[in-house]
Amino acid sequence: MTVKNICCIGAGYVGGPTCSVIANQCHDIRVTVVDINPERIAQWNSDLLPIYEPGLDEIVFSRRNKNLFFSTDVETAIKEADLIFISVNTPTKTCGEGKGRAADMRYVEESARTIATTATSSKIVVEKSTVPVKAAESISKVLVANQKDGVSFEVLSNPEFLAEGTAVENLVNADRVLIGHNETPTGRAAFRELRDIYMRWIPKERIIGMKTWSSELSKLASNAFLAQRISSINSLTALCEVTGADVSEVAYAIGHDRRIGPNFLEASVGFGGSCFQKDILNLVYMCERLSLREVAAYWQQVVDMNEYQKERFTKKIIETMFHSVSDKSLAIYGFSFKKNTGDTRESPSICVCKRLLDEGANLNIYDPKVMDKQLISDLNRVTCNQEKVKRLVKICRDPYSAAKNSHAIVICTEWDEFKKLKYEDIFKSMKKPAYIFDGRKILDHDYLSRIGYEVYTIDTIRSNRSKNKTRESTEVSGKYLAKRNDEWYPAEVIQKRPVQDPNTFEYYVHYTNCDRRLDRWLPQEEVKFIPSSQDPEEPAPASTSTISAIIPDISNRKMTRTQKKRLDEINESLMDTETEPQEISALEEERKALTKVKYITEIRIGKYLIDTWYFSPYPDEYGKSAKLWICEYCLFYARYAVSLHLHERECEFNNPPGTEVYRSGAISIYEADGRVHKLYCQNLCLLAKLFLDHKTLFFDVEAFKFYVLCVVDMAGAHIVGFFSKEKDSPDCFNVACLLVLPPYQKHGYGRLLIAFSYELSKLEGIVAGPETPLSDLGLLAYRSYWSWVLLQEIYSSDDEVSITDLSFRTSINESDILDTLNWLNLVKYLKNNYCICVTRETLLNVFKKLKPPRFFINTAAIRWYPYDNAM
Ligand SMILES: NC(=O)c1ccc[n+]([C@@H]2O[C@H](COP(=O)([O-])OP(=O)(O)OC[C@H]3O[C@@H](n4cnc5c(N)ncnc54)[C@H](O)[C@@H]3O)[C@@H](O)[C@H]2O)c1
Ligand SMILES: O=c1ccn([C@@H]2O[C@H](COP(=O)(O)OP(=O)(O)O[C@H]3O[C@H](CO)[C@@H](O)[C@H](O)[C@H]3O)[C@@H](O)[C@H]2O)c(=O)[nH]1
Repeated sequence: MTVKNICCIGAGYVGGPTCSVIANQCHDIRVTVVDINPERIAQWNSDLLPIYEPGLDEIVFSRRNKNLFFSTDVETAIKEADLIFISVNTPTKTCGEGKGRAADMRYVEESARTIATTATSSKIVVEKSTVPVKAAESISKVLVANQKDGVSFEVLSNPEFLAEGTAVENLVNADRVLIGHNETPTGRAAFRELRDIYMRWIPKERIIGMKTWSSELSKLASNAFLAQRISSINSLTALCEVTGADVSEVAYAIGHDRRIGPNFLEASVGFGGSCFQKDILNLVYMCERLSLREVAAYWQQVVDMNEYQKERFTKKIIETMFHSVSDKSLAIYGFSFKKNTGDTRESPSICVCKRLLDEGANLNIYDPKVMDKQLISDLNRVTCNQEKVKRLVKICRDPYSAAKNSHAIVICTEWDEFKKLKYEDIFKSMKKPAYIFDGRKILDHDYLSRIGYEVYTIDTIRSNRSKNKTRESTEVSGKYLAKRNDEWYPAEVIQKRPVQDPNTFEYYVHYTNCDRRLDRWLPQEEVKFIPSSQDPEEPAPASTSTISAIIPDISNRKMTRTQKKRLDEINESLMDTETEPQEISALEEERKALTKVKYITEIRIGKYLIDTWYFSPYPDEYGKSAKLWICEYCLFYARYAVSLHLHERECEFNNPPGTEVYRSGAISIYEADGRVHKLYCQNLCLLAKLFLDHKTLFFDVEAFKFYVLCVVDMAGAHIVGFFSKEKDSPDCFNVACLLVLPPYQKHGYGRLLIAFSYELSKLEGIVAGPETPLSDLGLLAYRSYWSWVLLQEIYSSDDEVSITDLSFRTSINESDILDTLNWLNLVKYLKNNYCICVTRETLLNVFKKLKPPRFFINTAAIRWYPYDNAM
């Protein structure tokens, strides 16, 4: 048989260009490209082709409707063909077995089925899609099982190696063409048929015949090797940044070793495209299925490094712009995954934009080839928030309008036109300081620095200030003013550290007389040294009032050290105070010195990115990390997103460990035992400390139980807050420490936890209360709970009710009851006795003023039994 008629199933980035080139090289062969997507076929038949590839338009326009056809009539094309390419998509599976890693073979299988049921004559079926090893065997099975009498099929593997943006050149001038075939006479004959087609323009020695499985694996391996080079060089950018080496010089040097070669060594924000990640994950999955764990882990690292690189770049943008891009405008240059294509699949730009949008940045995006519709749908998909995308994203028609009035330019794609822009003009139109983050290292950074830009590349930082200006000296001792909310406040500088280059520092400041939760790292320009002759209190009268609007001024209040220590153990409110106790012991001073600097400034837990309030003694390098990634279920912590992603794959929890002791609707409470679930409870204490100033329990958790409140959805039980409780409390304390995580504060969860603690006391048959003394705000939370419960009890009693009765019914201890009723002005001291003196009308009036709880404990849903100490 001589092939005269070719059908290609799939008119995508591979099917379209490949068949156009075949038609252009073989005018005597009729080539029909079919697709189930009529819109795509209509585009192939129009003046505006569905994909942009240099040189492709000319070929398509010259051969279309001569020997090149695009059609939706799949069945006719199959019937007429001698040889059929399967060029359909093989994306990563999104559900079921192998989800997130294995290739989804449903389109290939569907194509094979259609071929088998439609074909009325024998065909050569060529697997062009990238597939797992031994896919040809599965295709053969489907074909044989469904074939008609007298019809036979021979399956070949002919993977495609074109890269987008250079597809035509790669196809016309291919380095090699692989043809995998069966070692049978019919297999060899089919191989020769396909080879003869390629031989029309590819030299014979570049057409390589091999076993089918080798051909299939070679495709996956090629992509894995290419991606591995990029991840390898990208891994060095982080090292260059710290050491001052230049990654381009390193790449140049190693590329000159002929054994290594110069290609695919361009450091970048990360690789993208529809193939690399998908094919490596496919390889990893195959290895895992074959129990080759070490091999799987080796290749997985290539993908993980890529994730790390994208995250590192974005984080650097945020950190450099004073740790906040919220409400700032950033011009994003490039949205496609590489230059010369409009394809956005797995584009690193998508990740960068998503992360910046999460932080509330306004994005002005410009890409010369990406369609608006595509860009918006990509961002809608990753953010799952169309309203946010609509509000924060603007698509620009040129790079100049994108940069106008923006704070920064972020280069995500290496389009040549970005190298030729008038950066002096752009600089004038931007807000100052004007930043450029070059994620592709394509610009002249010295030139940009001379213009005045603050330039950050993937491996270095160049600050124009370090070159052009004399640095103001900022000493670590002495008096300072530090910025907050655009105003200057008296402050103490506690520590400084270099950022990006060894000459640029940021400063950890404590605002005088303010809560330490406000302590933070500031860039140099936001910290001013005050000569000793000048009183730092003087220039900031306005600022003091601003601060007191946020933090109540309680500087006159006196507290004992023990009071102070307990103060934050009950934490339900956003506010807290820092009043210096009269006498602070040496030990306390030492502890303070050790915990003065809050290194961890934010945590990512579940869907929340939370600013932390206080130092927490996370061990080793974790404690010094600016950000921690925390598993919301087991509270495992990591310094990098990739580490958490890896962990999440393995983590067996989707709720806290321990027993679910309460479940009502979406509210759930788990009991974790400090002895049995020691690591979890320790992690919980470390997490809590980030929001509590004086918490001291971290590691000796055995004597406590922890009640973790969660909100449950399809994904799992998400931690909201917790309280700890001594297993055996001689003082009848039913809460030792209570915390509601900041995103959930002010929603009534604190009161719910308090209510639950009393329900437990009722089951224990004791009257109890929280460890005392309480903080002002802890007291407020408790008072609001106590008032509500007590008034309800009094109001619903027909007869006289005594404080002892109330205590018995509510498990609230008598002194807390007395204190609350006193506070409500409902108690009188008559004849050596306290009496509740109130009419029903007064009671009703007081009741009306109280805020009702948002949640109630459904006692029928409690599954808890008192702890037996003997056990
Ligand atoms: N994009 C590249 O640069 C590239 C390079 C080499 C190899 N590959 C591999 O080639 C394959 C195709 O990739 P692509 O980028 O062209 O994908 P694509 O998504 O651009 O195109 C695939 C096309 O197949 C069509 N299709 C799916 N099922 C069909 C069916 N049953 N009948 C008819 N049409 C059907 C889809 O509608 C789509 O238009 C993948 O396996 C990919 O890994 C891609
Ligand atoms: O030194 C480099 C080279 C590439 N990239 C990035 O890597 C990604 C992939 O680039 P490239 O390989 O050029 O594009 P693809 O079109 O994805 O092509 C790859 O994937 C195809 C699909 O399997 C294969 O056919 C090709 O041979 C293989 O190069 C892009 O984001 C590039 O910007 C770098 O960051 N640094």
